[in-house]
Amino acid sequence: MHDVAVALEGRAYDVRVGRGLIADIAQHCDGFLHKPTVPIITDVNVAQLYKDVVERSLAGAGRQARWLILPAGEATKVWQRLEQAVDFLLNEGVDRQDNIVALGGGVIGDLAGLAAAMVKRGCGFIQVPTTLLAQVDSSVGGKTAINTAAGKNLAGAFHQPSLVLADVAALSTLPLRELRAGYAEVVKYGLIGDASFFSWCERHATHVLGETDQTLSESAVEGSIAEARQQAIVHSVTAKARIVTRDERETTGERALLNLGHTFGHALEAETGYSDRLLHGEAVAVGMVLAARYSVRSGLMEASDADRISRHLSRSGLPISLAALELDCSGAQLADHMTHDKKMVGGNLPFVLMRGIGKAFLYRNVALADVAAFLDAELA
Ligand SMILES: NC(=O)c1ccc[n+]([C@@H]2O[C@H](COP(=O)([O-])OP(=O)(O)OC[C@H]3O[C@@H](n4cnc5c(N)ncnc54)[C@H](O)[C@@H]3O)[C@@H](O)[C@H]2O)c1
Ligand SMILES: O=C(O)C(=O)C[C@@H](O)[C@H](O)[C@H](O)COP(=O)(O)O
Ligand SMILES: [Zn+2]
Repeated sequence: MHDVAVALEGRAYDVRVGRGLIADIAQHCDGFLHKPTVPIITDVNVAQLYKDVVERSLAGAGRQARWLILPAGEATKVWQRLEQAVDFLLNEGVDRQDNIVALGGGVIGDLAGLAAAMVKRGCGFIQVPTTLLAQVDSSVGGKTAINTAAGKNLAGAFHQPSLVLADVAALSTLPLRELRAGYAEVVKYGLIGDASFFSWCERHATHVLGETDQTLSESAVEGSIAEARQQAIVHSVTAKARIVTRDERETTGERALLNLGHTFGHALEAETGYSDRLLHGEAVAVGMVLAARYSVRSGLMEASDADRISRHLSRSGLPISLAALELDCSGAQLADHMTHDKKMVGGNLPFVLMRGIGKAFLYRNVALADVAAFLDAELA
């Protein structure tokens, strides 16, 4: 078990990373729960796998779980589901000092976190992330949001959790496609500011993704997978906690680096209708390759670095090109989605670009017309 501290003044919390945390959820949440009933928001897939084990643990501590079980997937991050979540929490009699539980991936964490920010102007919440993406990224840092007709994550709030419980054992039930999507956000930490972590990723991706080495015994394989996952999560969360502590509300530009690949990625998610056609992590993978290629085109980065990034993401089973997405749109249409990006200031949209692997920075001299022309070439 490993605890990473998010040292925000007055709102500090721990991210606990370990195995079996869900089975012992009552014990880990002790001190955060004040009532006999515990409101939990989750999705259907997660409920099917973990509802019983959570109920058993809470019952052992004399508590009763109260469930809101939502449909799975990005389509759940919408106004109607947010309203449902807020009404559920109000009907459960949640007070400001209570902590509700978000059990699931980033969709549930973002939605339940926003509902918690709104209920009586803010109750507490505990993030219990069950996907790799949520364990390495979305459960930490307090960004909560839903998507709106205008775009991705456009209605939201900064609302920090009281505690994060990342149970590495939960990843054993996660489909490979979802593991790969989450892995894109792991690689992101290397690309932002840590070239040696990117090299670690190149060496350990197969274990993080659970791809087995036929020469090892079953228990040795399981051990190395669990160890690599734990290391990837602890490293990612530590990197994110450091950034969030210094720039919680994305005002200095440092936190914006966590948006590497997201300006392109969010446009791709909008264009594909927030559907299973393209998962968030997959959109980020393509987006990071586009950011790398645009950095090369702008004379900022060596082409060999961009090739290395594409090669690693592709070997990890992630999409790396617009061609693979078979979109029916122009570069200008993709650039149009970007005009809703939250980084936009006074008509200028800064982009997270790279001077090399581990050397991301915020580039403020980008003309969207040039981005559209670049994307037209990438789409061809
Ligand atoms: N707030 C942030 O800082 C932040 C950061 C990154 C991403 N996000 C958001 O996170 C969302 C993506 O999150 P995600 O990739 O976790 O997707 P998700 O929440 O849709 O989960 C992916 C799928 O895995 C299933 N699942 C979850 N846990 C499982 C388990 N242990 N075993 C089997 N199946 C399981 C879910 O039911 C779902 O079908 C996006 O909306 C993205 O915008 C937010
Ligand atoms: O925590 C952050 O800051 C991030 O940018 C993490 C991203 O991985 C995440 O997808 C985030 O939700 C994107 O933020 P947004 O502000 O562009 O919606
Ligand atoms: Zn993301």
